[in-house]
Amino acid sequence: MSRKASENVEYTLRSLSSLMGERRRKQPEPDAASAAGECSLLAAAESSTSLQSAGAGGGGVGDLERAARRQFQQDETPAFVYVVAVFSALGGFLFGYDTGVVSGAMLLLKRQLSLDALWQELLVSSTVGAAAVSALAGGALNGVFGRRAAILLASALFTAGSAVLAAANNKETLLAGRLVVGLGIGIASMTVPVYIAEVSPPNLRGRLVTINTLFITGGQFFASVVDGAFSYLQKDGWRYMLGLAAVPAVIQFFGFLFLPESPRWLIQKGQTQKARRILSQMRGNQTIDEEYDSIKNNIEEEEKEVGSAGPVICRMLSYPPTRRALIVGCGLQMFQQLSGINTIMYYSATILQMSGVEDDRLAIWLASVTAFTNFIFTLVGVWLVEKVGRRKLTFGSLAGTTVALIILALGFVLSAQVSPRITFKPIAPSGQNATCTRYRPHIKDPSQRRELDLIFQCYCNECMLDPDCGFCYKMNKSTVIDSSCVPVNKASTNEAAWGRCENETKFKTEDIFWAYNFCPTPYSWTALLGLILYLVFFAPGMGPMPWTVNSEIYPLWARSTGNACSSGINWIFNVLVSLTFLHTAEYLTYYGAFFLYAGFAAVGLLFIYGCLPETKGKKLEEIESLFDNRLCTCGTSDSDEGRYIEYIRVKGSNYHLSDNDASDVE
Ligand SMILES: O[C@H]1[C@H](O)[C@@H](O)[C@H](O)[C@@H](O)[C@H]1O
Repeated sequence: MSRKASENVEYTLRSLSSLMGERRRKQPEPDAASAAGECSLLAAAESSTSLQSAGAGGGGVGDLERAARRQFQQDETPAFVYVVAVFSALGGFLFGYDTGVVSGAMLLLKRQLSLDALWQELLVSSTVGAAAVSALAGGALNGVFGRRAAILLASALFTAGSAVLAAANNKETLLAGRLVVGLGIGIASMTVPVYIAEVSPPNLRGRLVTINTLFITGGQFFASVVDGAFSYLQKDGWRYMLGLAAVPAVIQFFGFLFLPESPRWLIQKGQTQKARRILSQMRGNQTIDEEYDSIKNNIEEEEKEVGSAGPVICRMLSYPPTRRALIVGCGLQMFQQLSGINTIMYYSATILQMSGVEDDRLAIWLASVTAFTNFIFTLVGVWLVEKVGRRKLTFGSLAGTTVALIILALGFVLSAQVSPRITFKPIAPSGQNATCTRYRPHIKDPSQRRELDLIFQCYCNECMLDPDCGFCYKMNKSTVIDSSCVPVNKASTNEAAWGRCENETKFKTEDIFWAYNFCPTPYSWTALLGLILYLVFFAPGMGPMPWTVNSEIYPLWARSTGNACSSGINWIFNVLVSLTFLHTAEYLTYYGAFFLYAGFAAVGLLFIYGCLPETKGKKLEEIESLFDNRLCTCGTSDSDEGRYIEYIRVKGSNYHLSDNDASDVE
């Protein structure tokens, strides 16, 4: 249906000349393209005769084309579009900030309010759980009240939640605040990409939507710096950490009182005059007739073809193109989370400690280096998305992520192999917990080993995986000696509950070392290398592309629901993966956990190779036709990517460039 709409498009001469310039570098292959049934045939038009003759007398074809292209691009992107995108992306910033800040706040909160493990888990995961619910419900909200209302609601929730958190005096109020913030995150996460995609011109859409993810990772980075800075303020530091989010939330709320509704949503609701006005505001001095007609035709045809009876999700599932789009969108979001990003983000301090960083505070600051890497490399994604396209970027990113996960896992394998032995079992003082000492010395006599060692382990890495225990040892040059596994001091993980390692201040004088959460190993650098490599590869592609692609692949009638479902899947898998990390590591060991994520990522690679079509540069109304064919045939039709052939109707008459001037078609 979108095919018909785009065939009827009228291009102005100015946009035509620009397209001519743009297509110069591409190699069209008309036969193969039509054989593959490619629907959007873009201009293969090359320097036309008229342009050549016009250029001959002046500065040449190149100059004329360049000027035309510059003019076209200037026309196409009025500053207003950027303002709208940045204000919307504040929602992404808050999403990143509120999910990131809690780890640092929790270090202070658990002491001040004496929170046990259950309450800590509740305060962290309640937000993500609430986000999952509100992302799913956000579809209906968006469809009925519009994108602007949804964004306003999200910023109001962010403001209210942050105020409650900053003023909280008990854990129940904290839980309420975290739930409210979570509701805001879920709505923002599904609405903002849709809104930005709908107001952007096609040539900038990928970049502008990706800016939202840049703001997410920027929010996470900013949160880690705030965590570091306020961690020195032992009393009430958490109030500032959690309350600061109110500032961008208020800015966004007031900004959006003055920003417009999405013109596409308005057209769908029949408010056509208003939609035209906003569209021309967004497109500067460009004519909007073509875009307006195309949106309108599209809506009408969609209604004819799919009907408007029944819940949207049922219509989406029974109409093959939207069903396929939904599988691709949800699959992308699922593989984003299954490749372990939030294990890396939420546990980076722990992972760094395991790689040998002993100091708590240093680990917090190093975690902000990790968040910074994520942020900077998302910027690379913003730059690459319109150059290499979504498909190649996502595939390349996930391939690199898989390799990084394998390196990370191998680092832990190496560390486990050289993991120091536990050489003696200390006797617990009476009344003290002695569970850790079941990790006891290796028993040489095989007959005894059969009885005892089958149940008890005897290496540092086993002791390290138990969250209640730490490793106490001495060093003889580079060899670990006199080592034991003892319970950790619950009040400060920097020392043991009893025994030689119970007093942090004596460590230096008595030449004793205490390792909580890590084992002394010469391979600790591999974990750090794997972590950085992971983010370098993940951040430009797998981080932003699931959001970007989801904002573009559904037709208007299914866009809110499609994004609600895929964002919901993102949050559900976020909770599943991040909440189970420590247990997965306990059962499978750390390298087992990272090999598992690498396995998921490898399956994700096959999925992307087979199923993700290229949407770069296409109008939102054209994208649906990419899902006309059977799912997972994209890999085979991928070679169509560089083909640009266009049947152009100029002022009402069909004009096929290659008919008139075949020599000009490259
Ligand atoms: O795209 C974002 C981004 O990659 C974040 O760093 C991550 O925490 C989110 O879960 C993800 O959805």
